[in-house]
Amino acid sequence: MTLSILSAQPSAPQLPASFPPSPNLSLSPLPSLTCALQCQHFQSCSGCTQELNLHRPIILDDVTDFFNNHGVSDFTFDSCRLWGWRCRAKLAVRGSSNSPLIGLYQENSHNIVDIPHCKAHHPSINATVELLKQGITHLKVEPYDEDQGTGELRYVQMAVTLNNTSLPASQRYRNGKVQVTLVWNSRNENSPSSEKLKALANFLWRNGGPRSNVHLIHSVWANFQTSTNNIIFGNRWRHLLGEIDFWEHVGGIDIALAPSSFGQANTRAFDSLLRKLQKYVPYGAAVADLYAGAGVIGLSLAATRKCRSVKCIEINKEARLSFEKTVGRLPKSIDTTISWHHADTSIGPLSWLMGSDVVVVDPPRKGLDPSLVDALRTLSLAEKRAMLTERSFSKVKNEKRPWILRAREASVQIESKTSPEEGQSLPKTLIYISCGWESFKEDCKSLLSRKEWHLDKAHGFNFFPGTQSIEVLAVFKRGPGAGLKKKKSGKKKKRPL
Ligand SMILES: C[S@@+](CC[C@H](N)C(=O)[O-])C[C@H]1O[C@@H](n2cnc3c(N)ncnc32)[C@H](O)[C@@H]1O
Repeated sequence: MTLSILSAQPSAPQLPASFPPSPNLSLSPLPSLTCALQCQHFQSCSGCTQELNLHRPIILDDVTDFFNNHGVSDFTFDSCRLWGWRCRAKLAVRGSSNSPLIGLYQENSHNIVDIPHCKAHHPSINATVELLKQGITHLKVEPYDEDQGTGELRYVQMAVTLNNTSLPASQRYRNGKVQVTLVWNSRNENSPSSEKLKALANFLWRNGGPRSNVHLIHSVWANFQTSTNNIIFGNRWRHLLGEIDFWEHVGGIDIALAPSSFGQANTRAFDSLLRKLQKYVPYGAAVADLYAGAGVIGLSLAATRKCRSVKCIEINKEARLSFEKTVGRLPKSIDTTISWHHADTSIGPLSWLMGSDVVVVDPPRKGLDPSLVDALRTLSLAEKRAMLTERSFSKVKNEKRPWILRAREASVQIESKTSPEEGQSLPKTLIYISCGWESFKEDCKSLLSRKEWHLDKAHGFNFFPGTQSIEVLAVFKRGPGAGLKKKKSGKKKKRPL
């Protein structure tokens, strides 16, 4: 059978949301082509590397074996939505104004592959890319030329919100609206080419905004970037048109996401992960959310697990505003002490763990910072030291360490009305969310090596169908774990005579 036979199918079939229940992941003998990508850009575009069996990423065998070998025999995998899952995309704009290219780099090159029919993108992203190309040509906008450093439009970020509560839930996905960020090759909005930027934004709004025939666009933003390195965004962001606030609904709460703060690409899969994660957090727990972005995980836990306290640590200061807006929409009944700190988790990590029962880490692909791994591996030592000196944990009030003081100054704090002040405990549960499988394995081995932690549960989520990545949710508990505790000698006790 060839792929062309499949392309005769009217639409790609959907799988049940979660299968199989593991451990050997072989219960569902679906024909592999049923779950084929069927994308005309496959092979020329670097975005996807797996064409068949999208429901079962190749990496899954390794993941299942790894968890089996580390005592988790009930690993589960949620195959999630297989096509149109990407609700957030950053695309390069190259070529010429008459023939713009909007897409990803070819593997190991700086050539851009145009991907107008990408099967991973939410359909509203592809439609907006098409509209943007028309605008570029119509207004003679010059795409960026990397070699010369010339041109006007460098990149575009598109984020889709599925959160239109005026529609029935079944229609929300299809009616997703796009927050467009145009990355403009100038220092700020006062540069000579800014008139063209405004004209392009107006073009998008006129033809894709709420008064157009097809309402696609939620809002238009500009980011200004002139550097010659590969960093996509500059530091200057400007809202141009449409609603300033971009809301999504995940993990039981409304979340605000500014274009400058981190957002998960696969909204629906992220929602499934959050709902699973919530089950591992006891009601009333004190939670530290490290690598928190706009605090989505922590705030979702505050709302659904009635946490005593939630402390979010994030290095990107731009995420603060989104955090504050999300807090503003939390149900008024929530009685949690909530804080967000603009800080680097790798500096003095123990201070962020202190006072929490559960720590959630969601690092970038490269994994945890070594200093945090060290702090987590040696928590018992820290506890013993604190008991001996009775000093280090009481530093909280008389804090002198400059990085902590700086982070406190840049923090947002909402006090609970009834919860007691931060305690001195250290976490007994560690929940690790990973998008980088190789780095996760390394971190996991380090965490287990001193028997300070053992692996309790693990789940996989198909966050990136068609690629070699999956998202992992792993739950660690303090102590060596039942399977690894000292074995009894095997000698039978003598019965009393
Ligand atoms: C994978 S994202 C997760 C964000 C958030 N948990 C979410 O789901 O929306 C990783 C986040 O870690 C932040 N980050 C990276 N290095 C950090 C560090 N050393 N300290 C604190 N945050 C860091 C990034 O800015 C980014 O927001």
